[in-house]
Amino acid sequence: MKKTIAMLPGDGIGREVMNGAREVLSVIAEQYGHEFNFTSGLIGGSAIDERGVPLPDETLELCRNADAVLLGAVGGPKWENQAPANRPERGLLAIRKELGLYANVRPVKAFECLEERSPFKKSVLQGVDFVIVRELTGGLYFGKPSGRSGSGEKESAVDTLVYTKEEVRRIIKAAFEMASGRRKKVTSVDKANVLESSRMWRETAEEVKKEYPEVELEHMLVDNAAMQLIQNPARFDVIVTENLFGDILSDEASVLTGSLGMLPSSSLSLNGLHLYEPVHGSAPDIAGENKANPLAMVLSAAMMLRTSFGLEEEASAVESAVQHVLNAGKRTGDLAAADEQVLTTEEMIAEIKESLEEDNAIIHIMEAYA
Ligand SMILES: NC(=O)C1=CN([C@@H]2O[C@H](COP(=O)(O)OP(=O)(O)OC[C@H]3O[C@@H](n4cnc5c(N)ncnc54)[C@H](O)[C@@H]3O)[C@@H](O)[C@H]2O)C=CC1
Ligand SMILES: CC(C)CC(=O)C(=O)O
Ligand SMILES: [Mg+2]
Repeated sequence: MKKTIAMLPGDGIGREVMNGAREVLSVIAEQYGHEFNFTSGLIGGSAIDERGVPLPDETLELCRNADAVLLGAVGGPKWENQAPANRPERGLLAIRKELGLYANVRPVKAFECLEERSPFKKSVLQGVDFVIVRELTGGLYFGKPSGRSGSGEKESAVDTLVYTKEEVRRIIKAAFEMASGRRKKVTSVDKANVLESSRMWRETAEEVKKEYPEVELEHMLVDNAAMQLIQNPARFDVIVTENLFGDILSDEASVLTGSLGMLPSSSLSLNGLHLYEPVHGSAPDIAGENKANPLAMVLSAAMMLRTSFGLEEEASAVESAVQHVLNAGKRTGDLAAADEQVLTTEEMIAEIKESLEEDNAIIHIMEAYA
């Protein structure tokens, strides 16, 4: 299979973990006889430095000419004082909007071998396997008006949470579709006791539910959801929610897996061009130190292989390699216990590649004797 993959490393650890994903994908291409053409574009702070804007037109063009997009992370203290319209994060919001990436799918699965690394009891982590479907191109991150006016104590600032019914319906439909292929339960998270937009969200969820009689729908207020996520996380199957709520709840949920460095995601459009990105940010506190956990990025690349290219076997091979390496006790600093050896980002990637190569050798031996 011949595919073009646009890589947007971004800033901070985004660059380090992207290098790792590229190496892993190169091994997959070689083993399975695919041709992956990697193109590279600027986004975020590095784009501001080189082109003066967080999302240059040429980056968008590069993405539109690709079969899928991989993104690292954007942002960092260097660009904290940029004008709001020219912050690195604006580049990320803009690419989501421009490519129509309305559904951000964030799977949360607790690896048994990492249970010790989570602050939760084993009993709480048992059976944790849910997906957060976060609306990604509307809500509080995009509503207008947004800005500041006035001065002194009279200065005011405004952000707007606005949705059209159409935007709400398509994300809720995406959640029901996902739940249909899973445990058939959607938890729609809102703040309908206070927000008008949430009341419309809730009504729309009820309307969509009628098309999916086999799927259970429950509504949960976001403050309760934040609590239930850590009290009884195994109760969830598919959570669907507004942009900001989903952003916050998914970082919270990452703690169940042991580290924010473990959570991958796919950002899906309706036109078939999807983007894959780890849930974490650019982690300025460890950037440039070869310390970042690259697994969220590697698992995002696996999601790309499955969702964009239909390469189930290849995606599973990457996921099995991650599982194998973790089972063997290999850990970057975010996952290692005090007495465990700490691997660098590059060493972790080398372990994943080695595991893929070993697996491949075993498959060849089995084929030879079949
Ligand atoms: N998708 C994106 O590009 C995102 C960008 N950001 C940006 O990133 C910058 C830093 O934001 P923070 O609030 O610090 O969030 P962050 O997600 O970058 O880091 C939070 C904490 O988790 C740790 N961490 C994150 N990913 C890790 C990994 N792969 N391996 C090991 N440890 C990891 C960091 O070291 C830090 O202690 C900000 O400029 C923010 O706007 C934040 C979230 C998402
Ligand atoms: C950096 C923000 C724009 C978004 C964020 O935190 C995220 O998408 O997880
Ligand atoms: Mg976030």
